[in-house]
Amino acid sequence: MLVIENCRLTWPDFSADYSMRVDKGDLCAVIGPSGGGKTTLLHMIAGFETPESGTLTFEGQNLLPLEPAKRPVAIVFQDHNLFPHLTAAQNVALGLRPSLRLTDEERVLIDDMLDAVGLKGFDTRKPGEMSGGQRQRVALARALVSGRPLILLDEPFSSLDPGLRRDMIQLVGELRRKRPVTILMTIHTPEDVADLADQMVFVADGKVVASDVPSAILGGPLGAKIAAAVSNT
Ligand SMILES: Nc1ncnc2c1ncn2[C@@H]1O[C@H](COP(=O)(O)OP(=O)(O)OP(=O)(O)O)[C@@H](O)[C@H]1O
Repeated sequence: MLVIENCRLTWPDFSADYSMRVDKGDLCAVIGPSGGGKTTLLHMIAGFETPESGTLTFEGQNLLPLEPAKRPVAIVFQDHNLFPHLTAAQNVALGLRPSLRLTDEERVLIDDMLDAVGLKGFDTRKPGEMSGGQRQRVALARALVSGRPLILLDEPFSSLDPGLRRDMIQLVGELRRKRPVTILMTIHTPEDVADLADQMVFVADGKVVASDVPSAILGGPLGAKIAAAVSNT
């Protein structure tokens, strides 16, 4: 379980105080108005931002003393952070072995992962030779191949057209059935994940305002506020 308790961050124009829980193996959608603190929450879990107080544990392990590379966390950004001079297979391999010196077994694992994200035969392509959706598949494969149990997806598919975005979200659902991981995903279109997510949290003004199953969040008293927030993003 991911447990965040009163993690505070203070900047001149923004302050946050996060408390939430996500069960092991669950997919948690993080929604809320622009500037409400969704990305900051993910950055804090990944270790890019350090709270001045509070506790942050995953499976009982205190993450706060750990630098980002030592955390059991893989993050996929909206701009996917692929290296343009490396092939799809090499970009995925970075998630497993930053030196890119791979064993035969690791090569097979990377091939299997490219296959799993629907990129069989794309292994020698470079990011510039792939579509936006294909690049996001590479980034997703890199996060999954890392074997890290907590995956953070920061608006990973928002630049894709609605049909492709829904395909990618379905793909996340399929992949997590194959390999159990806990996922937090920020998203501006909550309806796309309503059927897939186990949990939905609404983040506004630096706080987790509500946390429940998606149907309760979207159909509950916050529904109108959420619709307004989401339509403004
Ligand atoms: N390192 C930082 N220093 C100062 N302020 C920051 C820093 N990081 C984030 N902020 C501020 O924190 C607030 C929340 O930003 P954040 O990116 O978390 O919002 P968000 O909910 O992800 O928004 P969006 O949906 O538009 O991506 C913003 O006002 C932002 O300017």
